[in-house]
Amino acid sequence: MNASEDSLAPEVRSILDAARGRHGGDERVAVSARSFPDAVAETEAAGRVPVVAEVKPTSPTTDGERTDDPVELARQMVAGGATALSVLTEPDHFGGSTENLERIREAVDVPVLRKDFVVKESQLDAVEADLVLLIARFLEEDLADLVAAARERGFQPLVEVHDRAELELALDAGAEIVGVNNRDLGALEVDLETFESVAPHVPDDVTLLAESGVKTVADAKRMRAAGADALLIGTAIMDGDVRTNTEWFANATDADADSNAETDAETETEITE
Ligand SMILES: O=C(O)c1ccccc1NCC(=O)[C@H](O)[C@H](O)COP(=O)(O)O
Repeated sequence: MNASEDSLAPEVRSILDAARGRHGGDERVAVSARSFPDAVAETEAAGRVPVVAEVKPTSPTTDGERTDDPVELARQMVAGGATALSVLTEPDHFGGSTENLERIREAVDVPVLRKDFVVKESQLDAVEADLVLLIARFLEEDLADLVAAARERGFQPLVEVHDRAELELALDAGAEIVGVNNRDLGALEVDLETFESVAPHVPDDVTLLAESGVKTVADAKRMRAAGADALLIGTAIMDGDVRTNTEWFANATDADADSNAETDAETETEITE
């Protein structure tokens, strides 16, 4: 265990230990990926907010588990205007599976992110996806090799960072899509200021996501004002009617706040139908 792992929350250490024991696929995958930057640009051109809606049955910080058919949830998210989907494939702590991802990717036509804790190259071969998450904090010196290995298979790597040092690691590794995670994997606390402090240092040609902790339309607008090209939202979409919740966030434009006085009140309300 390195010094950075020493400070991880026990839940995250357990996630990482499980990931290290997990096998990869038997055969190398070759993906023909749906372009995430193109999907983001199309959503922007349509005057909506690019939302990556997450199919997240449960998590270490969520009470209970959502057991509805993940394919139906995914279809509802797309109907609500999701630009892309994030699908948890981690089975032990998030209730995900590679089968869920396969079924969802067949059922929708938007880009699909595989959300998991990939720690070795063979794990990239577990299932096809359009994007794959690589977490800088867990990979450190292996990050550049995994970014390259992901691209060789056709994936678009999304490199997740939490501070400026990790951002430098990501950029040095050649990341073109970066997510700033507002959730601190040490304390499991969420602070939107994390994104605000890192975003100004991200080059313009990088597609930048704000991840975690977006609970309200006001939070969504705050992350957009700080420079987020897209918002990755799990809990606040999974809590209730996923189609309506996705619509709220996809329509969280500045224009709607300026033109509709009622919206200001709604922005203060957490989405917990
Ligand atoms: O969500 C958790 O409880 C969690 C705990 C430990 C490590 C990772 C965790 N989440 C992974 C994620 O990246 C989030 O699911 C994703 O960013 C969406 O976050 P949110 O909108 O806050 O559900």
